[in-house]
Amino acid sequence: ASIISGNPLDASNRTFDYVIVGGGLTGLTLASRLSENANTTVLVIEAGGDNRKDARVYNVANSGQFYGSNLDWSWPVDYGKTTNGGKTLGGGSSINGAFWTRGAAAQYDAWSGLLTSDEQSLGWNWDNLYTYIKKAEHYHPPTTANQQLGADGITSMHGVDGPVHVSFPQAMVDGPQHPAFIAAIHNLTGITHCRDLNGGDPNCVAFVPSSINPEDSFHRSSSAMSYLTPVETTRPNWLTLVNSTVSKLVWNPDGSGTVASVEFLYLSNSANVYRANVRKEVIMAAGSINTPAILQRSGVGDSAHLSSLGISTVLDLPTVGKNLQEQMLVRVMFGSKGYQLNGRAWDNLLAFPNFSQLFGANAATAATKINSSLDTWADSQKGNALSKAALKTIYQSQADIMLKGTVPVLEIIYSNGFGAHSPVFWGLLPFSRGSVKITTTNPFSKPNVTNNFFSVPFDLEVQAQAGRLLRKLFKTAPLSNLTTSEYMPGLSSVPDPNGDGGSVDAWSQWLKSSFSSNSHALGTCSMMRKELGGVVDGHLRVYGSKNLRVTDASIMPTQISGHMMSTLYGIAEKLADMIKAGQ
Ligand SMILES: Cc1cc2nc3c(=O)[nH]c(=O)nc-3n(C[C@H](O)[C@H](O)[C@H](O)COP(=O)(O)OP(=O)(O)OC[C@H]3O[C@@H](n4cnc5c(N)ncnc54)[C@H](O)[C@@H]3O)c2cc1C
Repeated sequence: ASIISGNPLDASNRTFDYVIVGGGLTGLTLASRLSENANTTVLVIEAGGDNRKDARVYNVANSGQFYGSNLDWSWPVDYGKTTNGGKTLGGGSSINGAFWTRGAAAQYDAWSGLLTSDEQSLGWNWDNLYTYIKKAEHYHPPTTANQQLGADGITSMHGVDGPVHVSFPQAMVDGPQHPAFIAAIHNLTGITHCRDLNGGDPNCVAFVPSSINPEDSFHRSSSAMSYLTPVETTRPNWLTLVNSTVSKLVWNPDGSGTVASVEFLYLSNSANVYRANVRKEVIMAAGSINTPAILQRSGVGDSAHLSSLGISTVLDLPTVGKNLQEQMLVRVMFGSKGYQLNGRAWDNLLAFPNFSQLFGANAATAATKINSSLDTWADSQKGNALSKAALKTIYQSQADIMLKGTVPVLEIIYSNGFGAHSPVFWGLLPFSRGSVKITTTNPFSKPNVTNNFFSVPFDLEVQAQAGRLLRKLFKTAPLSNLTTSEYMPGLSSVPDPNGDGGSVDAWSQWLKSSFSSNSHALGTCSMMRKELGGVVDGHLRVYGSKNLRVTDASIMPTQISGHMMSTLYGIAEKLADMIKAGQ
């Protein structure tokens, strides 16, 4: 029998050792590892359905089709934008762009520095987390055909016997544009072309693999396909309930900070309320937007906010939902000439310039600006942090990373979409901080999500600088030989009278109306010491609770210079080992 059920009565009034809220990327990873012990019972409650074989999910090339559909949470955010998220088994891993990268080693090491000195030995650093990232991964090196089209890889940078398949597409896009992009960005910024950027130093330009499975006709390897499907009929101790929305956690009335049961509703029917009981622990895995919302509905958050909604405070943690960090995605377009597009897949060519490569001759001035502005920025963003002082400490750690090493501050994805050169890019490390706040106790109403895009104006300056860089890039040989004119933004929108790429002001004006939310939200239940505004400790346990942890992207205290998926698999793998070891 399958361990996936659409019947709420299968879980109602039953008791499980572990109840995991959300069957997305981290939730299914953790459930799969915990249920390896046949004596441990695990319940996963997932709001979305089981769409593993839906073509919008299964075929990565179709992934754009999920936008705005029943598979998309589609949270409205500030500036009239939308943050997307997978509402389906596998969560984001079932609908995302499948780019497989990780951040820079220094960024993970900095997470340890945000914990108490006692917790620094818990291994929230690159060396330790990298072993868990690799544990999740089943890497397939590029084929000869992939290599002929520019793909490369260093197998020792990857895991080779984990559940998540990682490989290059079977039919990569062909043509001279890729080598021309690599050569031109090197000529312009000095960034090097590396064989593989998955080893902790992503400051280069390279082809990156995808979470697709060559043993399954190159279909998507989501957390559902990799951690659940293979054991679906052999783990009677693991129940995954789909189409069921967790409304709140129910606390043991003894005041000990112990969750007794998890309350959920079936489909969109709020008439019947079900409860599943918890023997050991509840682990939140509903993602960066919904985990803080569920915690707030459960009395965990800022007591003033909770009492305004008539919710009694169980754990007064004012930063639940704060510290939200989201990036701005922007596309530019340039006409192409001199090549025919061949191949059926997508471009996997990424560049990760560092601070001096982005700012060029202006780097020293920009660095001075950062160092002299942290105090002002912390003051302006303190409403979305514990305090100005706490945020300034976090900013200092972020600024050190940006300015002292070679950590990338920008991501560019080369693309051939729309019959043109159509790269997208985003500043990786925003200083702006946003928040997630429920506005009602109704579990079906979406929380108020405010990213506060470019409320620290420097975030917009980074984007503007990137726009200027891209404009110059397509005028740099050899890419210039394959480029006609600029379609977007175009010189009428962003003039370039001096031939230096245009002014930061002109770019900023255009960017404000042209960006999208990058759907890389994190930080809303950050893993930090409590004095910095942490919501969970180094064991990912919610401060003040006995048996409540968080494993999803909300615990990441800062952005990383890479896509989030492989890091999140590593986080869930690490937590599984901590729980199994009784930590
Ligand atoms: C459009 C898009 C493109 C992306 N592209 C990439 C990429 O190319 N590479 C990469 O590495 N990363 C990418 N990401 C990021 C990555 O997919 C996410 O960061 C990751 O999935 C987050 O994992 P998570 O476990 O925190 O949450 P999720 O994977 O989002 O899982 C949360 C789960 O909880 C469920 N849930 C939420 N609320 C409730 C509730 N009340 N009751 C029950 N269940 C609930 C959700 O339905 C979902 O299944 C992308 C993300 C998006 C949205």
